[in-house]
Amino acid sequence: MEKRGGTPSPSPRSTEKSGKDLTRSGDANGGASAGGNATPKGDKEKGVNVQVILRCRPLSEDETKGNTPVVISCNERRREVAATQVIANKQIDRTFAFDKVFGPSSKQKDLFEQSISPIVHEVLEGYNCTIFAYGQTGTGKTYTMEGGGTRKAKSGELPTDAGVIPRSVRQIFDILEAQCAEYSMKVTFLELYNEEITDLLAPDEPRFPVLPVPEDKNKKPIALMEDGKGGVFVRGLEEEVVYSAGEIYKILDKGSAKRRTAETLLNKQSSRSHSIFSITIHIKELTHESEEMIKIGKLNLVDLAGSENISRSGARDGRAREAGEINKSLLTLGRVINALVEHSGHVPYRDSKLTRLLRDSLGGKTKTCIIATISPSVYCLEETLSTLDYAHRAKNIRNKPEVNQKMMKSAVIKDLYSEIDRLKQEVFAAREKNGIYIPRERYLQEEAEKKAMTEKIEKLGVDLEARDKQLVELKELYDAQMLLSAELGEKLEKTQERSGGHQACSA
Ligand SMILES: Nc1ncnc2c1ncn2[C@@H]1O[C@H](COP(=O)(O)OP(=O)(O)OP(=O)(O)O)[C@@H](O)[C@H]1O
Repeated sequence: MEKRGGTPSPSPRSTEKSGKDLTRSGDANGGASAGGNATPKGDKEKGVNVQVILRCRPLSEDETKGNTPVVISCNERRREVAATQVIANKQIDRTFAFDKVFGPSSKQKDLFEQSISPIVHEVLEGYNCTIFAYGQTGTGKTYTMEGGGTRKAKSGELPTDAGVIPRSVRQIFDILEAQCAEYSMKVTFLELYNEEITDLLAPDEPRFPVLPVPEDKNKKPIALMEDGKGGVFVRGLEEEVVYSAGEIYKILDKGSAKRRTAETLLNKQSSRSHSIFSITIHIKELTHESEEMIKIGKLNLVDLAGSENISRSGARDGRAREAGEINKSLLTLGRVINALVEHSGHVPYRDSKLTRLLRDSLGGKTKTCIIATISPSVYCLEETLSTLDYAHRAKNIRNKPEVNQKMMKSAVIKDLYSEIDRLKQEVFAAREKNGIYIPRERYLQEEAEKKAMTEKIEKLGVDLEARDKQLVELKELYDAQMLLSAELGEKLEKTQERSGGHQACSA
């Protein structure tokens, strides 16, 4: 939703510097790496920066009719965005540089081909890649990720306004088909709303005509679990095996419709939900010794909720807590970015489910691209400056992308056989009723207890981390005090010696 009326009060950041302020720090990739974090070999150890793309949408019809003043100018060639503010009758321009800048007249096709297509290639090389859209509500995150209108391909062609997701899907299939590759693909689609994860691909619960179930009640929250290897997994998340781009579009439509239904029901709050659509691809490869290996790549496509809460409160001031209540995830994302950029020892990934889910994409082994979206309108200037600051800071995050380890086909088959065995046993137990059975009520109660326990353990983990940090600080303080006291001791000794000498002399 656009914020309207009145000239916005100047943002505190905008008064920090006046005149032309070219913010270009931390461009460690040497500026544009439109190739999605191209990794020079020697840089592998140092890591690569998160790629940040800036997109400014055009004025809407209403804004144009209402002669809304434009305060943003984009220089795509120089990869710069300038925001103009008038403070005390003085014009102040703030200029920000990004890896790529797409102005109001940019086309979906151009954004994809110049910035996203190279990332898709890296997924097919066996990397995990994440693309996420961040920005104020109504600035074009969904338009950029999904596209306007229908995303359905007509006569094999994508509509001109198809966004990053359908274009990526199409490109993945085009490449695999051109290579005559043997592959398998599965997708997951989840929504994160108010710290609860729901599966957008879960089959609907059967409804009874006498007892209609409200739409959102159909969405059962699912648990986020630690995988014991420093990662997380969403327990019971539906994985759909797909064989064509068309199938993925259908799944996307189905999932997005569920998301939208919730939005209709929950109205304003729903714009604060995040969605993650993931595609995992297994590709068969032959080694020189003709051994069959499986290469695995994963693409995460994230549509974040509107960022207006975080920008209004700022991650550090007193209102942060209040905004945290509303949207813990976005607030923590801001803190994680700050901690990574400032290299603070403790990165608060565990403080929200979004950052736990995106942990590997922020400072991990994944290649990450953030698309920051802004509006050109004067009425959004405050939020726009906040997005520009936020996105610019994120440019300094370094990830250490690693190609996923290839698996021998025989090992994959062995894994699949043991999975089939396990499922067979479950089916057999269910059919023969010789497994362990507990009443549904008790099962639900135990699940709830388990969830509470997991959360308690997680909280204890966080407390422990904080205590460890405190301990380190105390130890440092203790060491410093010891050093000081040793120095003072030495000084005292010398003084005593000197005064002893004097006494001897005077005696
Ligand atoms: N680059 C663009 N070109 C043309 N129209 C755009 C562009 N970006 C956004 N729009 C239009 O602006 C409106 C708002 O965009 P969109 O719904 O994608 O915003 P959003 O950031 O996803 O908002 P929310 O946070 O509420 O989900 C839509 O009507 C969309 O079609």
